[in-house]
Amino acid sequence: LCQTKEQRILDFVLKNAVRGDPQSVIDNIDKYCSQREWSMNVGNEKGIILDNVVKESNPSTILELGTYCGYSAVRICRLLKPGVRFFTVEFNPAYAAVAKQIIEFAGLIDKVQVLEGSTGDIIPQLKKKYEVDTLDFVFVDHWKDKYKPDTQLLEKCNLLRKGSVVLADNVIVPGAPDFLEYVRNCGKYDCTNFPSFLEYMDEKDALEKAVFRG
Ligand SMILES: Cn1cnc(CNC(=O)c2cc(-c3ccc(F)cc3)cc(O)c2O)c1
Ligand SMILES: [Mg+2]
Repeated sequence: LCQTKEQRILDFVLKNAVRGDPQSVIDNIDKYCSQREWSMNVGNEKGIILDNVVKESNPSTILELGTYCGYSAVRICRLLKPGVRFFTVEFNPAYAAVAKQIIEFAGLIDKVQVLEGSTGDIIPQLKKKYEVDTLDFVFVDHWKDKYKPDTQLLEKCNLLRKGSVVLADNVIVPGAPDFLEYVRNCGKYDCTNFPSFLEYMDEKDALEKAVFRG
């Protein structure tokens, strides 16, 4: 019955993880995707770097671009204090449906709003429709050619403040060269590169942290 890889991942989590235990959800997605079918979750090596950047930022309002199956949403929200707000944008309805179930199973759905649609439409709605003032933390993990335009859109919509952290996945593989060039040279960000590895593979990848200067 599980026709898509994403449904098979969900099924494996529902069968093998512990309801209400985010770490077991993360561990089981990693187990399935390293042993059975590769998939584009940020994974555990880059995930540990993500954990550390989230912990040091201690954010209250977080935006994620690219939910996929909800792995990084669970990974980030398991570290957050009660009362924080996490918005995650997913264009693909099938991915969004799986992600909602995985986030729910992890017991984190109260913190998370899965917004279905395109980032270009949703980002301009965050202030008025979703009552966001500014974003403390943005995890960028969607289509790689959207990283730069969507970062510029966040600026244009006044969603970034001094110290807002923009953390981008895959800046080596598949790569986001125009985004890297922009954040490193436009003068508005303090950038740090975190070398790591592509999820479930031995290939080199990296995260880029860009802190908005305000
Ligand atoms: C269809 N789609 C919906 N959302 C997205 C955005 N994500 C990616 O494209 C993405 C791709 C890869 C990747 C793919 C093939 C390969 F050979 C090496 C790396 C890894 C990631 O971590 C990603 O986030 C794509
Ligand atoms: Mg990624």
